[in-house]
Amino acid sequence: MDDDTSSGLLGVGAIVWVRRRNGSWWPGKILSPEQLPSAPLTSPRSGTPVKLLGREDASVDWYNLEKSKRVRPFRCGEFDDCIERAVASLGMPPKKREKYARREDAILHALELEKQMLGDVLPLDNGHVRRAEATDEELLLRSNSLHQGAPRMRDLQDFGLKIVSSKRRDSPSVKPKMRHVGHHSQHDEDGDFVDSGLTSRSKRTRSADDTDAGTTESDFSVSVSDSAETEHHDDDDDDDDEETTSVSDYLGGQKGRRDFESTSSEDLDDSILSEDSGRQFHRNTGVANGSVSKWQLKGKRNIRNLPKRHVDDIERLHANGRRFTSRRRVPIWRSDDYRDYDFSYSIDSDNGDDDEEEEDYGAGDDSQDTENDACGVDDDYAPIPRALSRDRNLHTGWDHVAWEGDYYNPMMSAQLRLGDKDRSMLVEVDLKVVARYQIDPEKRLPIISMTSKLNGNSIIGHTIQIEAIGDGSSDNLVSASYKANEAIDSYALPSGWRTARRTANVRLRRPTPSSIDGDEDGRDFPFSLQHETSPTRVSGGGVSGRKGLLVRKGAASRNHLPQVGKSLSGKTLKKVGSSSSQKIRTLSSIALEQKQVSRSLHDGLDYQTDGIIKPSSSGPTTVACIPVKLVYSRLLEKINRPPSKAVLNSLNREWRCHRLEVIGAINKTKMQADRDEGEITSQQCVPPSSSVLVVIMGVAGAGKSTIGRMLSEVVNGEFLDADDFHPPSNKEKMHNGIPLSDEDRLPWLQLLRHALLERSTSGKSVILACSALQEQYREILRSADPNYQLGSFSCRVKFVLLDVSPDMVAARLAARAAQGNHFMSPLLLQSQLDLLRICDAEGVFKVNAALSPRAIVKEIEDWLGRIASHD
Ligand SMILES: Nc1ncnc2c1ncn2[C@@H]1O[C@H](COP(=O)(O)OP(=O)(O)O)[C@@H](O)[C@H]1O
Ligand SMILES: O=C(O)[C@H](O)[C@@H](O)[C@H](O)[C@H](O)COP(=O)(O)O
Repeated sequence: MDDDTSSGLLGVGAIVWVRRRNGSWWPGKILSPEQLPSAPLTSPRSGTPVKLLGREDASVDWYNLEKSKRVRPFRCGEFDDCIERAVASLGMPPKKREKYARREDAILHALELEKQMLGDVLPLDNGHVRRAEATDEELLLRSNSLHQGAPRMRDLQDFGLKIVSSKRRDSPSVKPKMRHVGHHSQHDEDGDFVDSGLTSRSKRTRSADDTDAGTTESDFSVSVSDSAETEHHDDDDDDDDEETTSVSDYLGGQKGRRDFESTSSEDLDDSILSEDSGRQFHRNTGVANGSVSKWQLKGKRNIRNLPKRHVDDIERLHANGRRFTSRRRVPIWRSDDYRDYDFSYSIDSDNGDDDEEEEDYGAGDDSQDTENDACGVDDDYAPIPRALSRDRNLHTGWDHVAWEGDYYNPMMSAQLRLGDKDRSMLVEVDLKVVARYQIDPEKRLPIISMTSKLNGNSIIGHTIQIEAIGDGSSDNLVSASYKANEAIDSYALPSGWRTARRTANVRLRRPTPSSIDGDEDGRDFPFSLQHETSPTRVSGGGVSGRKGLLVRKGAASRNHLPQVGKSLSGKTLKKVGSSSSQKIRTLSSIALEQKQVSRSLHDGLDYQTDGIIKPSSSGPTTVACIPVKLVYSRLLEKINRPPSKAVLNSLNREWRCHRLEVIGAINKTKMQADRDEGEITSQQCVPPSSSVLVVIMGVAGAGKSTIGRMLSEVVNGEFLDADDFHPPSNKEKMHNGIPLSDEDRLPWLQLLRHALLERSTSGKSVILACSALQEQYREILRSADPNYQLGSFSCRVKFVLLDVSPDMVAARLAARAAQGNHFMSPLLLQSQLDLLRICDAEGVFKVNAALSPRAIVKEIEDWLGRIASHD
């Protein structure tokens, strides 16, 4: 066994290199069993768990540290080149960097963890470190204190592990050339969690010895090259003690996810290829013209996995001295610059003259290995699109990923770049809405709590912008074809090494193989861009809400060989078939779909749009992709609450449409009214110039009735209180704290409009107290002026806003409610405040409603005088 191991340098918390079953080496961190989730394992694990780095939700493999030749200290000299290269890659141009980003990120992650450890350890001359003089407990405390504020590793906490701190902290940047800084064994150096069961190295290895890890399987293939890479793989493979098992579902997931991942490692195993000394192996069996990879011929485990190997995963296949490289990764999610990205398959001459990087990583030009196989980036998972961004501008790379502090915000509306197009995407989420009232009597306001099933987070409490998108405005659906309840907790995982990471930090689970039609499908990415040259087998298990965008992967890609020179237009966005057993209801069911499909047909991507996934009457619905605005509007409708201001702001487009509808309605009713009025002509209804038509507007409790009444006396006009025009049903609704809907308001507003119109002929001034919170409501009232041109705001009907602070109005409403002489529930204040919107162009006169009634009336009077003189 390695000296480093026996000397205790490979204890809990140590950063190590581990060799995966495919022969690749990958940075990892030794965990204690206590740091693992407590969910029951479906198969016994033994040895020491090592969490692979590079992703917070990366897999955990198990190694027998005592015997293993597969575990090396991170700083053991053998991997210096790799480390240097990773550090150097920070300065590389994005495209170059991207190539091997996965493992480099893992290395950089390791470096960051290592750096964090430096505060607790003393360097030794030999390049390793020893712990400072301190007990484990002291070290732990120190570590805790050092890492106060470190991003929480949510997944661990979710599994009941203690979390050091929930406070966020910026990850330190990686310093290049940080060499020969060894490891200490006891720290939870990344601050993820407290190692409540810190044990000495000897304890750990003892337990490793006590058990046999022979039933485990390795997860992924990482083509890595180091000196160690030359180690004979077969030997290791025969060492059952060193077989590894993926429990990524534990660390990356939520409680109760075990079932889902029970076959994960099998799949993962299937999806990998060994790499001996950087040589490439055929990844696939299905269309490889009978070629059988070396991997397949090795030992029972490989044979065992043969039937599960992908047929469509032809990443590299050697045929007649040619290597076909299928760039199967999902370029739209990964490329830093999609304009430059080569989506094509390529046929590269494979004369063994791989360039250095190919040798090093064993991945050749196909970065898929390094990207997808590495460190938990398995075929099970698809990365989250890095193009997810906060706004609709072009964004490329991680800089623009929607981070909320250390948290990735999956709800950010997204756009990604494909070709020269800005393309938005939808992220599939499940939303729950709960309407409730806060207990606080002062603020008994209705709130909506939306919970994302992606990560279980409540949207309230997170500053999540929700950008409404128009129907059909999303070109790509980022859908996890995983069970909805297999939430991708990693969406919200903190970034432990943000300074370094360049690759997606999350991965989407693919469906459990048992739940899909054809096990090979289950090993694919949920989506990938592939050629589609032959009809795709229709999934028997799923239904896509967007068949034009999402096509079942599997037979589609295995039935045809890679082609040369295909451009993006030859690709089809695919999705692993639907596996969800949970029916996700599509709210729109989806009129949107057709638009989407047709748009896809014309957007230059040539998405395959027909016949790929057909709804199955028997199969479960698996894709629910609904514009957030639609979700909101439906849900708000359900609970009879108008959207919040924030939502409204984000729904401008929708409201503009709505306004047009309302205006349409106004026009209709206006014409009707004109007909009804008969004798009332525009000439007739022009009142004497001294008369005014004034609407005192504002939220409930602003003082409209009080001021309106007083003003009407001052101007010798008639006072109308809009409250008196409500039908009983409206009053009852409001009394019960339920805001009116526009359907409720429209006839009420029409009635008011008619009342104004009627009285405008009398030559008498009319003062109307009416909330009139929205422009479209006011437009209805303005249309009482027969000469009014909608949208011109040049009208005889004038508006005065009683501008009042929420606190003040809340107090007034409370006082009014205490008197018990008003139907309006104070609970509606928030919705009133949310609704109130005034456009400057409207020329609404705003008065400070905190003034005394008399002062307010005076101000209004003066203003009326001013505008009268202008007129
Ligand atoms: N300028 C003001 N200063 C102090 N109290 C006011 C003022 N305006 C109105 N109020 C009081 O606030 C409460 C709400 O006024 P009200 O006229 O009924 O508002 P609204 O008609 O806008 O709902 C009433 O109790 C009223 O006496
Ligand atoms: O005096 C008030 O408290 C308000 O004027 C209230 O009674 C009004 O009738 C509603 O606010 C109308 O509904 P909307 O304001 O929701 O349109």
